Amino acid sequence: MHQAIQTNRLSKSYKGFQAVKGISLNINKGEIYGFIGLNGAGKTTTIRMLLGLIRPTHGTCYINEKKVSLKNHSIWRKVGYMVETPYSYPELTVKENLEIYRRLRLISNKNKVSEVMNQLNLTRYAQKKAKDLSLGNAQRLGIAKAILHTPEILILDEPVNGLDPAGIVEIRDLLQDLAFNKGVTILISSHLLDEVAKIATKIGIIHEGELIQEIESTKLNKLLNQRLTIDSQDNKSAASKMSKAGYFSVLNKDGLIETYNKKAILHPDEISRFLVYEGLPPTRLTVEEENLESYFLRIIKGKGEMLQ
Ligand SMILES: Nc1ncnc2c1ncn2[C@@H]1O[C@H](COP(=O)(O)OP(=O)(O)OP(=O)(O)O)[C@@H](O)[C@H]1O
Repeated sequence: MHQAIQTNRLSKSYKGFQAVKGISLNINKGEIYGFIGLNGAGKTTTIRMLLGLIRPTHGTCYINEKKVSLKNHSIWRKVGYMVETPYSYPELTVKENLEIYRRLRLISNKNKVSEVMNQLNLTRYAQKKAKDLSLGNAQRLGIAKAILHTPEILILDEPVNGLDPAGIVEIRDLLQDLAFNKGVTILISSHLLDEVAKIATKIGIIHEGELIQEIESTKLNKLLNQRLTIDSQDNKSAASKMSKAGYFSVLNKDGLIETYNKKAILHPDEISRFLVYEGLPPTRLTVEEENLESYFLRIIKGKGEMLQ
């Protein structure tokens, strides 16, 4: 399988502080790789090393199986990227900014700027100065610059930052179109876990500089637990009674009873009868699928063992 992006035991230390600890990524051509982690987990540092913007303390990176180094600058012709809040010339308009990029990237097709503005719903802001754009539109301009030269590999650090829900859907559709119809390989970092779960073909969880888990999106459902959530007149007493009866339960952050007990999930009717018998009839019982966000929190806090 052709590896579009690879990192080999990549590490970065800042004055003794290890921001990235031996990360090895293998991203196949055409894959959408979701790189997720909390603030400060090491996502941007990894991406910067991958792009040759900072030098790793240890380890190597490969783009299209070629080593990232000062000598190998031809590899960047096939790569589009956006890292953190993108910089644009503030006094120039959206169209002028893209026009400069078109020339820098030696793109001969003069229609490319309007094509890309169209793709990113920027046409109506074509004459607006970059400094007057909203954060979401500045982000759109950053993505427009990243895809202007029709790259084979797209590396986007937090691309949906500042976008409203409709904007997030637009970018999701655009990225899926690029990956599935045009074979573009995409690495996207984000702290919006459920957004990443919707588009990624593979997910990498980074925590405190370490890649702690990689999941194929087709296998994600098998890992997500179901839980039974219950509301009653007195959740504290009800949770305690349930736990004593063998259905280990806790109160969640909304004060509702939550249990991952398999028997309770399969037979909520039994739980209902039990609580009625105990004089604490439930007012609501819901079986819910865990989302990527709660899975992620469970993994990083080791909460999983606690709730088995
Ligand atoms: N130049 C630097 N000097 C010292 N420490 C740094 C430097 N750059 C990053 N760090 C530290 O390295 C760690 C990883 O930072 P990084 O920006 O890669 O995280 P991140 O996962 O991208 O977080 P965020 O989602 O907040 O952007 C953080 O603790 C950060 O403070």
